[in-house]
Amino acid sequence: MGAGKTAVGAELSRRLGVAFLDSDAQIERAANATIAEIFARDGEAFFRARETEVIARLMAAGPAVISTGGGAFLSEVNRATIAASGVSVWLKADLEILWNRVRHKTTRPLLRTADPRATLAGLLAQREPLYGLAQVIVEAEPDLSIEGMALKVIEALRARGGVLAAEGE
Ligand SMILES: Nc1ncnc2c1ncn2[C@@H]1O[C@H](COP(=O)(O)OP(=O)(O)O)[C@@H](O)[C@H]1O
Ligand SMILES: O=C(O)C1=C[C@@H](OP(=O)(O)O)[C@@H](O)[C@H](O)C1
Ligand SMILES: [Mg+2]
Repeated sequence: MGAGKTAVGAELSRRLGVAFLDSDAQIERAANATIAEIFARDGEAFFRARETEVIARLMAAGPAVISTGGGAFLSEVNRATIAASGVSVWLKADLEILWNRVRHKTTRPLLRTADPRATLAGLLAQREPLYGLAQVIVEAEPDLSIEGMALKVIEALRARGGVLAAEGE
């Protein structure tokens, strides 16, 4: 949460000239409710089930940059779906960066706790080993803009070969 998946993903899709799809936005649209409302009304398990369905649908949709929510990659099913037809990218950011980006927002239900910074720290520690299974890792930097991050992702994908090879640049 706060790594920039949605913002950098949108910028990346513009630069690559492919569609941008955000799993949270798709879930919200289908439910006609916000993520916070879905968590409150239907619970996290319901949200995770929708997330898995949406990711499967988006991964089958053709060339695109797809941003997921921060919990999606914890699911082995989702990781397998993503690996089957895509390249996974972890936007790796430290707690300081993440916290500064999410601290003033109320849109993330998992951080509506008495001590959201500690909650975020706990989630990060728990999740990092699984995020490390991503095929490409791109590190955020405190003063690196959204555009700068998108360029860093492109560089990392190019260095790896494959997905951008057909781009002709
Ligand atoms: N590299 C960056 N530099 C400055 N602000 C950023 C950067 N990446 C993301 N942000 C901002 O941080 C907030 C969280 O980003 P977001 O894309 O929603 O993260 P995620 O989807 O990973 O939770 C947004 O307000 C976004 O505009
Ligand atoms: O980390 C998580 O479990 C979540 C991250 C959120 O997305 P972002 O990572 O885009 O904030 C959203 O899917 C939901 O609030 C749960
Ligand atoms: Mg997001």
